[in-house]
Amino acid sequence: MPQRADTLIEARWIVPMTARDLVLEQHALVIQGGLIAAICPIEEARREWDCAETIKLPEHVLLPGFVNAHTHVAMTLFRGMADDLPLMDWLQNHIWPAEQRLVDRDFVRAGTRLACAEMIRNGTTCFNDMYFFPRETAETASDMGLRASIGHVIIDVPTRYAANAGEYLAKAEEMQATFQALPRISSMLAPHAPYTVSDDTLKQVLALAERLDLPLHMHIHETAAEVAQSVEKYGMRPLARLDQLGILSPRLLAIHMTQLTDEEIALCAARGVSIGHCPQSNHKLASGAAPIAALQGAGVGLALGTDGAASNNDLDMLAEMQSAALLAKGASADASVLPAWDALAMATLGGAQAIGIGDRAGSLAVGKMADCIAINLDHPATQPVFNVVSQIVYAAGRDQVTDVWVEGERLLASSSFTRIDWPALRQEVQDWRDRIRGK
Ligand SMILES: CSC[C@H]1O[C@@H](n2cnc3c(O)ncnc32)[C@H](O)[C@@H]1O
Ligand SMILES: [Zn+2]
Repeated sequence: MPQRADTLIEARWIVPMTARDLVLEQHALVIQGGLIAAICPIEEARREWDCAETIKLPEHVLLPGFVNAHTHVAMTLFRGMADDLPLMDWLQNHIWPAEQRLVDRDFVRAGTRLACAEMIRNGTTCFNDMYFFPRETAETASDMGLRASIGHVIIDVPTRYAANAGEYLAKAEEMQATFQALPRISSMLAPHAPYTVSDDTLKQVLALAERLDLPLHMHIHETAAEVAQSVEKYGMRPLARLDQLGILSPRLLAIHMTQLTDEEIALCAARGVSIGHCPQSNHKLASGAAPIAALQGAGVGLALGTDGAASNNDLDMLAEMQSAALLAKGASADASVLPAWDALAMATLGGAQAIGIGDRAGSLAVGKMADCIAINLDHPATQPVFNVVSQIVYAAGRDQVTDVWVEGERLLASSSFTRIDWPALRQEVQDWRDRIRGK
């Protein structure tokens, strides 16, 4: 007797990311109650499973959804507002003044809706965010059906969100119950950066993270100027200071890390720190390049992120993988560095592990959540197919993503949104553009 299930997806290829270089041909994935119930040859699945719906993907590859390990999703509303500037000029003279004028609950809801639409369209099923008004980000992401890890921002700068460190921390603690009740949402504490958070505040952040058992998400060693300023102010580099404070641990996802000595790479490995690599943002802001080959060699856990759409300028993980692979090869003058498989691992399982959900997401395995995407390789850009993973990383474009499931729910079906009214959302975003211009 066949077993009953919700959905049968029959695919030309499945790349489950459960074993290196494993590509299954003519296999099916069975979904029951949002979880993966089976992955087996198509004929066997048809015999053994009685599913309410069957989806055929004859020229597609099915793989885990992308996990974007570093975003500021609401900043989609600032996309293209300040380009071609170095980090500190961009932040201090453009982004922070605009945030002080404009960022409120409504801004964050609208920007998050736009980001979720962009991410669903490009195959991202989960993102790890850091921004003001995290409750609004969390509620909106949950409404749109995406999985998200939402950072409670902490910064020693008064903003429209909170007046001081005490208030940022109190809000983080208050919101725990709300976040736990939201489907598909988990949370982190997100101290902004070593140059905006004092020692005293960092001690309180760590104490709260330990008490609530939350991971940490922080921009670290983004530019040479950040490191030089720390040496001048504290007599040590940011990583040494964070280590003295006890911040370096498996709890920490450190974003950027473009400035690292060999000793610091060994320290990250020894402390179990994960790194969120954002190659496009780092290059657009001319911040530097994270030493990916050396970090991989040292066994540091690596994830991939886009950063915000004001410094990237998109949330496209396919493009980010390609950039990561090409830039790592260029930086090390070694074409074997960061092969396609490793770039894809950073964009899927690596990201899920770095945000603490690797046991439930990031790869396609029985019992894990059915967070998966289909990419149609029947396209002039991705033919002929000798190597599926090569096509995904080096050749496919985001418009080739046709289907997206999060916990078994189909959010993109044959390239159309199932939950999003795009004309209405586009109008909302254009109204925001007019308001931003007016101010
Ligand atoms: C306090 S919420 C997050 C804060 O970070 C700013 N931001 C965006 N991108 C970067 C980056 O690459 N480095 C440092 N800070 C960044 C964002 O505008 C918010 O103010
Ligand atoms: Zn960032």
